[in-house]
Amino acid sequence: MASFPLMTTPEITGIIPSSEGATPAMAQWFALKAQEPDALLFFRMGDFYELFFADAETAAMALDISLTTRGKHNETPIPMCGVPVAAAPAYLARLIRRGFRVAVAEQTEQARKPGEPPQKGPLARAIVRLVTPGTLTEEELLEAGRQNLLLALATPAKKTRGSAPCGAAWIDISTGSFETAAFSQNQVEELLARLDPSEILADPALVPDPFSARVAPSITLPGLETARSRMAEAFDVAQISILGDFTDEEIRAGALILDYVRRSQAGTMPRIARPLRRDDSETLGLDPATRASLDLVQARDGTTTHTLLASVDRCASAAGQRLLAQWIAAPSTELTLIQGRQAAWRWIAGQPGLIETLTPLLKKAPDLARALGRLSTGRGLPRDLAATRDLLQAADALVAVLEPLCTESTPPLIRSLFAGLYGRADALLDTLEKALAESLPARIEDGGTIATGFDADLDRYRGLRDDSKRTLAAMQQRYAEQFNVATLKIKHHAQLGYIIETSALHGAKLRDRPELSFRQGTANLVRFTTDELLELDRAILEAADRASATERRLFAALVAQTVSHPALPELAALFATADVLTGCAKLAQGGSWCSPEMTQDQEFELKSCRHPVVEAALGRATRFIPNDCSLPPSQRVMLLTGPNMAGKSTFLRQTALAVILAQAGLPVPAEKARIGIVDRLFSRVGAADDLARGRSTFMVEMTETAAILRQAGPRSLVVVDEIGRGTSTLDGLAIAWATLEALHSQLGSRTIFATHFHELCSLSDSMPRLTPYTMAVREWQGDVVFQHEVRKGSARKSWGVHVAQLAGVPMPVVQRATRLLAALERDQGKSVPQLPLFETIASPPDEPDCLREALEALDPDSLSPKAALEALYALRKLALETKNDLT
Ligand SMILES: Nc1ncnc2c1ncn2[C@@H]1O[C@H](COP(=O)(O)OP(=O)(O)OP(=O)(O)O)[C@@H](O)[C@H]1O
Repeated sequence: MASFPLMTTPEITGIIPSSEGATPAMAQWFALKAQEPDALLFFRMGDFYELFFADAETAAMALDISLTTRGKHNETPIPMCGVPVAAAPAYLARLIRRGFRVAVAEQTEQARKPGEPPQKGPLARAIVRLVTPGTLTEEELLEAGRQNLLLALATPAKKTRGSAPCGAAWIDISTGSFETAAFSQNQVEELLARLDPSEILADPALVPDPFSARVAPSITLPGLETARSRMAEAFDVAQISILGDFTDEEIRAGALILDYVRRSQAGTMPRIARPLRRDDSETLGLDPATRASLDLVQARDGTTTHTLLASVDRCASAAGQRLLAQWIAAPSTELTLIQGRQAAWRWIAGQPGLIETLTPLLKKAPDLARALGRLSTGRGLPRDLAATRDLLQAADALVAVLEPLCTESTPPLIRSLFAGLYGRADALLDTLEKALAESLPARIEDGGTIATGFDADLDRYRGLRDDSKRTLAAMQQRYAEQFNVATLKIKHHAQLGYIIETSALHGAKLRDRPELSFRQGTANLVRFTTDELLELDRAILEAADRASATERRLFAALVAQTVSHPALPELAALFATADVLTGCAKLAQGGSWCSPEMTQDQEFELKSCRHPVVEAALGRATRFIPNDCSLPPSQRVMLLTGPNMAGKSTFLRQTALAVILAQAGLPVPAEKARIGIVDRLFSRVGAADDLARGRSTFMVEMTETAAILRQAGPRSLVVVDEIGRGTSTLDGLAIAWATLEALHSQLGSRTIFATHFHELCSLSDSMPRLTPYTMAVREWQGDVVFQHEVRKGSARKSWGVHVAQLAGVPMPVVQRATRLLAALERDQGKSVPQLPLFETIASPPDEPDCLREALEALDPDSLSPKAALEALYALRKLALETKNDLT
């Protein structure tokens, strides 16, 4: 599911009156609504889900459908709206995306058949499902390439001093993965930013602002003892400690998730993998501000096109994309894990023709994890069993490709892929191949899922049913001849079953025939039956009923066999891994992406590194200029100056992105790289305010600077842009200076510090590990050409006025600023320059006219060489801007 817009949790607005005086049908509605008061109740009525009272008013508004009334409650019309059952998934998706929860109430009792005693009161209904953002399994409601997490947070029952220990548990119910972590309360935002859950079960006071709209209402954390027994019971172990060393808070958060999932699936517990404990010390630390500044899997505006993920994604399947997103969101600090991934994709890239063989195979492989998710929640379709069969066949094909290539020297990850895929579910594959028909219906109710020859009983009932149909056709022909009515037909009628139908004209002639019993007549038609037809009708119905019941029974058995097969979740995961690794090999194939050398020391060397997202955005027309970045322990602080627009932010970000890619085990867009593992990465690039939390741009900047200074260490990488920009020049310079000193002399982090305070460059005399760098520019006739190249040295000026001109600031203001700047520089900012005021700001003259006048005023005979050049330059500019050929 796409991330939800940041808004307050939507409320069901309107009035729900007391249930007193309700009709029996409405009393049923009130009873069900009381079970899930925070959800919109989809109340099944025939082919529609209907909503009443406040639910109807809220849903009609949210879905933009018409609001009407149905019946009265205590003399007042009942507001009502409805959606057709067939179109419900689309409406559900819209409501869920807007943050609503929906309780679906179905009829749990069959309507009486004709001839049966009449129904007493309304048909029984029950809530069969609570649809919430974090508990989706339906294909239509999920985004194929993105995980959909439900996350629970727990803190100790008793208040503790300082930052409380927290436990988190999260689950992707669509694939059954279940993980937990222990951390301290002040890391909640970091964890939420990393996992980006669709729904959160927690005390709202624990959840910081950007995520508060995702908190589910009315949540109660279970007590520790209850939580322990629920977890143990769910995973079928005597004690939960058998599965891992979980903290009390992790256990309570885990049990809360299980309770909520059970509630949302109306008591049926889907297949959930055993909980896996995540140790945060094995993950590269990325705080929320760093993630926000780097557009890793989602850009700041919520889109996904210009992100790191999109720029490196060469996956062939949605399952691969989900795994790649997880690798990027949580890069590792474990050298062996990183090197294991690198070795695996390098091996694939090095086998001639392997990428080309694997890609179509991976592309065709179905999304088994999601199919299993649906099957285990009872929403499986025939095609989900087919997906299982197809993936098992694809696993055999993958094994056949890898087998001849795997040797002792093959990287362990590839060998574990091979071993994990080899013959793991042969018996199930055999069963599914025999059981499933060649062409499958959309739903099991439609019949035809099970192949002929799989089950003798099913074949017999189908034979009876189909034979009877042939018998019917022969009977129709015989009756047409016997009664001498060529147009006589035997048809199926919803209430009457099989009947003989003739026109009213012929019917009148047949009325007295003793073999025929009259059933129904209209102005145009007459319907009869015979004893023989009644008998056949019963036999057909019975055979069809039996065939359908047998098929459902067989389907359920196949589903149970599939869901309980222990190897399938792992097979799904291995396919996703194979896909990501093959994608990496593809990326590295062209030679412009490298496999970085990873070390345990504090080296840092990038050769000809690029920003993958900016490079992709520039397209083929403009070449991206690669840059080196060297931060060895002896020179680990880079002080970067240079004009605006010269490429400083791009350079800072590309360095941070290279670390993320490298530690995710992925290729890096550089010629060569050597990176000593980074434990925490801090990136502060691009101004941001946080008006929602009442913090100004400067306040945000200082809070983030404080976070860096408190958390960064010698193994961290810090890339910061323009610290101290949002206050007075002298305050800003002082803050930047002190921060730089702390990073250089106390914390010892590898640092790139970009600034417009050129004064800081002189600090290289007193800070031995600091080297000034600058963005190269070429000056020509007072103009500047950005070369996007990082060089040793320091900038002389910032060219801010020039960039203002490029941005379209009116010419008189630019000219005025140029003169003020010159005066300020002369005076070193000691006093306000006394220049005559420029009066034409209100109606700035058209620039080409300005230039033209200036040119006309020139006397060509008395031009000095410099003035002649200036005139030429002005001419060129004029020609460009008026698109005239003035030569
Ligand atoms: N290495 C590069 N090669 C080619 N184009 C680049 C490169 N770096 C940056 N650019 C181009 O220059 C534009 C400006 O870059 P960037 O935002 O990094 O500049 P900046 O120096 O940080 O500017 P400011 O100080 O105003 O924020 C980018 O959007 C991109 O189009």
